[in-house]
Amino acid sequence: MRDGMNYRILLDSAKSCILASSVPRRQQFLIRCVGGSIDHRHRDMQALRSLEVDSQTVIRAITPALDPTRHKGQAGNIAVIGGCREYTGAPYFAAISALKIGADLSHVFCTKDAAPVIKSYSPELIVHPVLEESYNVGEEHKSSIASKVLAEVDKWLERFDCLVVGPGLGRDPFLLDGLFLVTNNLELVSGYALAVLTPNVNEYKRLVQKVLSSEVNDIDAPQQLLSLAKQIGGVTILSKGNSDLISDGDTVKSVSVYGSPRRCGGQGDILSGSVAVFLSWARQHILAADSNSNLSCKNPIVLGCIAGSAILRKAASLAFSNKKRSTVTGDIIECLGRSLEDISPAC
Ligand SMILES: NC(=O)C1=CN([C@@H]2O[C@H](COP(=O)(O)OP(=O)(O)OC[C@H]3O[C@@H](n4cnc5c(N)ncnc54)[C@H](OP(=O)(O)O)[C@@H]3O)[C@@H](O)[C@H]2O)[C@@H](O)CC1
Ligand SMILES: Nc1ncnc2c1ncn2[C@@H]1O[C@H](COP(=O)(O)OP(=O)(O)OP(=O)(O)O)[C@@H](O)[C@H]1O
Ligand SMILES: [Mg+2]
Repeated sequence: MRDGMNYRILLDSAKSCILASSVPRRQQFLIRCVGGSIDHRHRDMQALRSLEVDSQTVIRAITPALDPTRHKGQAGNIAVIGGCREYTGAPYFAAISALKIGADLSHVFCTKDAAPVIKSYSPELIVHPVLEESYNVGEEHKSSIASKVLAEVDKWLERFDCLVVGPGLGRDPFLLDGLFLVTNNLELVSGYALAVLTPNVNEYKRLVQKVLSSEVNDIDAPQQLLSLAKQIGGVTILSKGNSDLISDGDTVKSVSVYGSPRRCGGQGDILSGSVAVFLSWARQHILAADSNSNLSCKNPIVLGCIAGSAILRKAASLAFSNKKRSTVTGDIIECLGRSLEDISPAC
């Protein structure tokens, strides 16, 4: 809330500053012609700058050293639940990104039809063909199959540091996309402080309409995000866009590290896999530092979101500088290693 208040004050001061300064008459005329939208955009950028976080410091603090005494699994065991007949790329992007950032093991729980495809993309991933789609299941078998699937996933759950639910689940009512499901059943995450929602612009709009019964407010975006996170009950929300905005209901942070102008599908999936790893690392860092961490933010969930967002954006920028218009998601994944190495060298 405090950050939100600061934001408002800055916003108001920025506005009066512009209006009081000696802007040439022609410029003032143009600003009036576009209904003040230039003014609003400026205010928005001013506000975001004040919330911008030093993501490099966060990444350096939470990335663990490559210590020869550690064993497999200690740098992260991540699972992605996603992937159906239509979407096999999304879970692959999320799971492989987790490995490329530095996790030791990365699992995918997907439908039986998607599994051979995902396995064929990479032998690095551990793929479990356990989910079922409606077209494969008769109405009378749905409940017994649902219990079987849940038991199958459940026996693995305690081994994982972080679960990524949703990439490529689609909208089959028997499977249901993570965010689509959560938006319509908020009690699933309400009050669960370890949950992170990573909505894109469409998914965010649906969440705002459902939870706040209003439209997305671009002018007061940080304040609205803060209210949304608070209202859902302390989950962290990473709202993706030109700047990524992160709130746990107490504070709002912005990551605007330069990314890429290419909007190829799959970048949100890279983000989710990356955030999963950094969350696990941030939790280890905060536990080990025992409140002696020199980071001003002590919420590992928020720290993980900051790091994941910044690394993805930097990788996207590196890939774009090389491939320009032909940049695709695989190119960005190939740059994840260098993106992290430039900030926190392995040795
Ligand atoms: N290579 C891959 O495998 C990738 C797979 N991906 C996977 O794709 C899924 C959708 O993700 P996305 O990001 O396209 O969804 P989003 O921006 O909300 O909607 C955009 C527009 O599409 C429409 N729409 C969406 N789903 C629909 C459906 N099942 N059936 C019909 N309409 C649907 C939607 O319509 P509306 O919301 O208005 O109903 C809007 O107009 C998700 O599971 C993601 O993980 C991506 O991660 C990219 C890489
Ligand atoms: N307008 C933008 N300018 C710069 N970067 C952006 C912009 N929009 C999104 N991004 C970056 O791309 C990342 C993914 O956001 P995007 O909105 O593409 O997610 P998504 O639709 O869920 O992706 P996916 O196709 O994987 O489902 C964000 O974290 C952000 O860093
Ligand atoms: Mg997405």
